[in-house]
Amino acid sequence: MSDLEPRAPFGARLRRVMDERGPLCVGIDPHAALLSSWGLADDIAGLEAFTRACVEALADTVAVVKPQSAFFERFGSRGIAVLEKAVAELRAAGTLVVMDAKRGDIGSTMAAYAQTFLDPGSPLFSDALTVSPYLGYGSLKPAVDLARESGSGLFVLALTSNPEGGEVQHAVRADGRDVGATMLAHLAEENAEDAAEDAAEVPMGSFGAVVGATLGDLSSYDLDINGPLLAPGIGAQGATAADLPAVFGAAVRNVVPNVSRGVLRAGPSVPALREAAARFADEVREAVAAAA
Ligand SMILES: O=c1ccn([C@@H]2O[C@H](COP(=O)(O)O)[C@@H](O)[C@H]2O)c(=O)[nH]1
Repeated sequence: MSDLEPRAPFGARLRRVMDERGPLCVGIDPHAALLSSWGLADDIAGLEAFTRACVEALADTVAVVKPQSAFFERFGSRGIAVLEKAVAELRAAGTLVVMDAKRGDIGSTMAAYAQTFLDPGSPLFSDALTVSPYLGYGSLKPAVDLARESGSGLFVLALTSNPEGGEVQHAVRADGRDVGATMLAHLAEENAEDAAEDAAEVPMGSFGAVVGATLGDLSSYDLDINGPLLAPGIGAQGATAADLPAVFGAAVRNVVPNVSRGVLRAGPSVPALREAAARFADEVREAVAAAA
């Protein structure tokens, strides 16, 4: 691993930027259908133009940007190069980048995924990474360790926004807890460990959960993990900003709501993208303030 520069932990940096810019996260998801509706070809030039417009519109506007790695990977190495450039430009503008790559594997391979996204020397170094705990939460340990070392964060899939997720996430374990609740409990432990070391430095932990905004009342879950809750599902998947207080209750203060297609459909005009992001950001701010 490369030399690590000391920097504030992800959770602290996220809390600050959420307070300054509001908590909205906008996704960069270059779907073929979006490229087409923007008048772009579904090729590397189209991907480049799409990504450039998104970076220009979002870099100094929203708190967090979440590139969806799959839409870049489908173009091979040239698509990855577009993603690398976008990540570097967004981070240089002070926007936090959550790489949505949903990695998960046995520990030894997980260590390589962690190096790809959480090592400051990597071209894809991001502020945080989405990870899948389907091989067992313990298999994520190399990513947890490197995130701590490099001041990065993780978002672990706990209760996803899609209707199929319940088959796995609501499965009940021998101790009576379901899988989603178990992931939330693991994350609460990680954040408590960091807070015990330095409470002043850690206003919010760096180990977050993915919890869909589409899921309705989640009061049966303990969402108080002292970490961020990345909440996809607003816009194209049917949830709205106004739903957030009812879904997340008191934990709404730590929610980072994500909108991808809901904003991207406003393109290709950069001002129109900015306006769409600002509209969602206002709606989210109002909903969170009303719940306080
Ligand atoms: O539970 C999850 C986890 C991740 N996602 C991702 O978020 C965006 C949502 O895009 P929209 O266009 O706003 O629907 C996308 O990248 C998903 O892969 C999710 O939707 N649900």
